Amino acid sequence: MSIVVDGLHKRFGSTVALDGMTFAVRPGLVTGFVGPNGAGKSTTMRVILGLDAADAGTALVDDTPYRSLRRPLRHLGSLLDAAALQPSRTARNHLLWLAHSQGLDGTRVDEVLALTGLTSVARRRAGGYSLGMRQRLGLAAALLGDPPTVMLDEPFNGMDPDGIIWLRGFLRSLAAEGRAVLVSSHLMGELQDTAHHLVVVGRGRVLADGRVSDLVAEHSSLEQAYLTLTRGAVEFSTREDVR
Ligand SMILES: Nc1ncnc2c1ncn2[C@@H]1O[C@H](COP(=O)(O)OP(=O)(O)OP(=O)(O)O)[C@@H](O)[C@H]1O
Repeated sequence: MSIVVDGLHKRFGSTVALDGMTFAVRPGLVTGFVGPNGAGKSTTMRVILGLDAADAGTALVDDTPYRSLRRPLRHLGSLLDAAALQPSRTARNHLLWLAHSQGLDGTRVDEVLALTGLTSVARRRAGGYSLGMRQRLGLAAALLGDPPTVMLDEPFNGMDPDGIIWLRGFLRSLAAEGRAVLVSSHLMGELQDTAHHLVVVGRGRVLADGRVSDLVAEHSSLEQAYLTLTRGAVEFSTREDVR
């Protein structure tokens, strides 16, 4: 397994962010990671990357805690926050800087720029990029180490319809190459067409972990599956079923 999360617990003061989060991400599949606002998706990803420490439980990447990996970007590429870049650097220089700081070969920079459709704008300052372009740049950074596993937090955000169609195909192609792809999203329509597998979470724990085709067959659509499975796990809602 590429990523194995086992019994994660995490509190922020009196807020329980993770309450026994447990799942695994498999190679060759796009795994959607979905749940209401505050369900614990970003916290889980931060714990996997060692950016937050869990109070209990383990998160392993290729059987190892991420922070103990000697060349982490060769194991797991991640995109957590598309805004996290130095605005005065060009996209190409941003990637070159990242590659060098991580001990990676800079020759891959032009490759990932091409893969993410950024070649023609690679010499523009990243500070002038739209959110959709920043998402592509974050994706390029995630792929720098040619990792077998990719983890993306809401990569569809800010993408225009062309970008969404492109990203759907791109995530599928990464999985077809044998990579494990974990992608969080609130866009069920996108995931129905993109993900093979779905981990549905609420209030810091897994509510369902199964194949998208099974969930769709059982609930008529992924959106319906999501609404049914997360009933009762939403903190703020105008939905009638959670009153
Ligand atoms: N640094 C922090 N300090 C305090 N509380 C936090 C912190 N990070 C997360 N939380 C809380 O932990 C819970 C889980 O948040 P998290 O961001 O992981 O959820 P999420 O599923 O990613 O939500 P969203 O879909 O809105 O991005 C929420 O109640 C959130 O307010």
